[in-house]
Amino acid sequence: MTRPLLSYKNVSKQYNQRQILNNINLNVEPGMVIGLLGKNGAGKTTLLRSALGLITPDQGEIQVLGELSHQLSASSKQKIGYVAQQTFGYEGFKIADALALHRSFYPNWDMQLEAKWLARFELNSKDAINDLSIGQRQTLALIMAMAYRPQLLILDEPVASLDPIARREFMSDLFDLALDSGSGILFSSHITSDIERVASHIALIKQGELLLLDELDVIRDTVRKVSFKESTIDLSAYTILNRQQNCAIIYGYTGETVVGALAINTLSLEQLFVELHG
Ligand SMILES: Nc1ncnc2c1ncn2[C@@H]1O[C@H](COP(=O)(O)OP(=O)(O)OP(=O)(O)O)[C@@H](O)[C@H]1O
Repeated sequence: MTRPLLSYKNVSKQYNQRQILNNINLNVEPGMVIGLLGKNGAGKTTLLRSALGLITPDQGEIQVLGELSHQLSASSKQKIGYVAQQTFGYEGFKIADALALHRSFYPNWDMQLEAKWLARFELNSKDAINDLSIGQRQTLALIMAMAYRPQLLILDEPVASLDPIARREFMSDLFDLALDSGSGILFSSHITSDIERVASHIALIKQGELLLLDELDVIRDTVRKVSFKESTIDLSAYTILNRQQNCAIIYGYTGETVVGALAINTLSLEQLFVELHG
């Protein structure tokens, strides 16, 4: 078995006696693209930042490339790419100077990839960072995180400010990167169509708990909304993700008849998200 690139084991975190992460177990293996989905305040950023050692969990352990997340060596840091939710620094720099400085930290920097992406996203290296739009800054942050082909890429809502074409292109690059170089990617996004397009796996987080973690195809195939009249319906064969008076969201359905069900419906990722927060 390959060693996970990132591994959360029983990770919990509280802020002001409030549980923000609750016993999270999650592995990112080479080739995985995990889309992290959750409402505002669900704990996504806390989860992602703790992988980089920027937040220390109260309980549990996080291993990154075989090291503890709060004791990462310089060589491991060079193999991790991270794009934060907030815009990055380099104010007062021109794009070319910012890239030159950034590049100096990464011996594996791929100049051709940098040039290709600058051209594709129409960024002029002579332009000042201060004059860039939010989307252009985000594009540059993604180039800075991806041009050294990191083994592990952690992205916190990386494409929220990009236009649909740039989003699509970056998302497909993400996928290619993971497949070509055996990297693993953990990214949060509120854009379910993007997640559906590129993720191999979905991690759904609700109030700090990992409600669902599986391959996207398995989720598509086995998660269903079951409508019923009698609340005595037997759904014990399934994991119940949410249950209300006349319906339930079940996980583990394999096409059989469910006695007492009025309807058994498939759900898009967006519908599932809405149902789980209903
Ligand atoms: N340093 C902190 N001190 C106190 N509370 C915090 C701190 N950081 C985060 N929180 C709280 O933890 C919860 C989770 O925050 P987090 O940023 O992880 O959510 P998120 O899922 O990334 O949300 P969003 O989608 O809005 O970015 C929020 O209620 C937030 O207020």
